[in-house]
Amino acid sequence: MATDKIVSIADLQAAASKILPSSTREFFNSGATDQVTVHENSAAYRKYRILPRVLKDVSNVNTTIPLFGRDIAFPLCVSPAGLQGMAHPDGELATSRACAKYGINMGVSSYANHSVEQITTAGNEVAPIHHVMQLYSMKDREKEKRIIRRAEAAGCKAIFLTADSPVLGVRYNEVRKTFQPPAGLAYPMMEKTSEQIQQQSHDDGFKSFNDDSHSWAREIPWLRSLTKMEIWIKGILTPEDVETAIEYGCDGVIISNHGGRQLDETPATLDVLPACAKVARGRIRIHIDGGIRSGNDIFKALALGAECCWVGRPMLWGLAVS
Ligand SMILES: Cc1cc2nc3c(=O)[nH]c(=O)nc-3n(C[C@H](O)[C@H](O)[C@H](O)COP(=O)(O)O)c2cc1C
Ligand SMILES: CCCCC(=O)C(=O)O
Repeated sequence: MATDKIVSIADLQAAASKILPSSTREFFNSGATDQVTVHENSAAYRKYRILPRVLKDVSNVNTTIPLFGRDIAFPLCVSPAGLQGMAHPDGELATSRACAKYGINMGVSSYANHSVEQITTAGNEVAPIHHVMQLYSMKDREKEKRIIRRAEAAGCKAIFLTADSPVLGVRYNEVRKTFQPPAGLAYPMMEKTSEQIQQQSHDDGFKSFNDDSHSWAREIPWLRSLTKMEIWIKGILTPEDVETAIEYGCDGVIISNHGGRQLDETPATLDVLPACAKVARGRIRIHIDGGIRSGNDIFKALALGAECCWVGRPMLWGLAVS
């Protein structure tokens, strides 16, 4: 019997969910605690309807936008997500190639299973592509410096400092089954071999890396002193924090709640976007992620003030079925 074609992100999620082992599926798909935010991120898009004007010439539309000094094909990029080796052996290398093929940019997670050098090379072998390096504030500042230097040397255009993760979110599925990355996967940017990763729990590993005493005053001037890459803050949900990012001279913000994986019951990113965009307008770049699953969703985010959208899970589902 012929299988149906995958035509939507919902189809892709269903196809990936059939293939992936349950622990991987839950790690990818779940959010924190009661998963209120993970659901509301997508549901927020359903509250808006699109009112079209008709008899417009649409024979030649231009969806490009400038980002990091070059046009991307359309206003969508791929969010940094760790452990892509769980979806496909090529992991982040395949993601980089796909982004390059379609003319969009990619975030590289600190918890990538391939190095930033390998990831940037893989994409650029297909077509010119820009990457950004996602960073957490780390206890080991020397290691953090090495990640920054390697990312800059590999051609990354920006640091995305993830600000919503001083500790790992409480994900019941990960706690219930004591989630552990599968053997054989390393974190080359964190300088951890597969064997070292297996020696502690996922949660303990995160605790041992991430600095929960992080602060604006400590991180931003320090990063500025180390790199010429742009500095963006990922994980902002309030106009007040957009204002603070502007005060600290950051280049951009990603309105994000980490796909509902960190603090549950934070609002859907689309719901806080208009107030954040009002503060940002013209003073700092403003992008969004969380629950974006269609061209209509991208249109709505742009209409409500975002310059560009990013997606996490759809890329993981795509990797799983490829
Ligand atoms: C499996 C998984 C791993 C992730 N790892 C990271 C990470 O290492 N660093 C980070 O800043 N965000 C990480 N994220 C969050 C994404 O960057 C992004 O904010 C989120 O996935 C967007 O929501 P969406 O999945 O609904 O598109 C991860 C998300 C998923 C699903
Ligand atoms: C592999 C660690 C990724 C951590 C993270 O940011 C997440 O799971 O959302």
